[in-house]
Amino acid sequence: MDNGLPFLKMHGAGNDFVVLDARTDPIALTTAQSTLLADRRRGIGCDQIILIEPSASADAFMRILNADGSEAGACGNATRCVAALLAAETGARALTIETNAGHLAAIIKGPNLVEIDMGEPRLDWQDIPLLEAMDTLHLRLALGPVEDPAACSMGNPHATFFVDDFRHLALDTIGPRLESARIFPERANIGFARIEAKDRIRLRVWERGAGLTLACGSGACAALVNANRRGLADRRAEIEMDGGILTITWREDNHVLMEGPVALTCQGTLAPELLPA
Ligand SMILES: N[C@@H](CCC[C@H](N)C(=O)O)C(=O)O
Repeated sequence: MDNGLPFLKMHGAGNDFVVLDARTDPIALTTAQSTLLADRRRGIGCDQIILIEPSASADAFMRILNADGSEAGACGNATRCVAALLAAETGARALTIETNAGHLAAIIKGPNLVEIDMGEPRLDWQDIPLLEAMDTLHLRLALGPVEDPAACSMGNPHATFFVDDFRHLALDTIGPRLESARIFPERANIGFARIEAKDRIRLRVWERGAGLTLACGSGACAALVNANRRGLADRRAEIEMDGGILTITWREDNHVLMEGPVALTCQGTLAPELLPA
């Protein structure tokens, strides 16, 4: 087992990742390999698999694969984890991570505390994307007790429903149906947000390709942006999720900053059955 492929297990506020270093030797995972790695009984188990790849224009490129094997453009919690890893290698306090959604600046704010500039939210229906022209502040979408979400892209598609109460929400049932609603041609991450105060939002997220997670960094950014657009929140708020709290700031220059924790859980090598072919 000693010569197996090394992996790290990390999480950001409970959103957990298998992290593979593909900077020296490329790693190409099939959908079957990704889903096996992410399987919590037969594999290691995670919400996302993160491949750290070389970048010509940043400290590294980060590839994001959901537990179902689909590729995503953004993952806020994993970006903090990768920034912390890279910073630990060099001692840098500021670095840049390239993703499919662009270059993201990271600052190490303290032990296991990282801030990421998640870039500018995109608010046009084509950028989310939606199926057809629509006001992204009020989507024509309802299911059971939830209705009228707002949408934006944080490099990946998000819709946020504003709710009064979580107790009667069967997220396992409505989550997958909303994720794959016809209105979202590339599916979407679905947030359920309860406004506690102008600077505090309670959020649960059904993630595209991963299901209900303990936290979603890009979902927290989307919730703050959508809540502010609706006049429900200030431009800075604490977003409390099942696994922890992220502080989100939508700066006046339109950039969204996300600050939150990172943790290394364990490291090891993959058994041959889990190795890429
Ligand atoms: N957990 C992530 C988001 C991961 C990708 C998402 N499921 C998608 O498919 O867009 C986060 O912290 O942002």
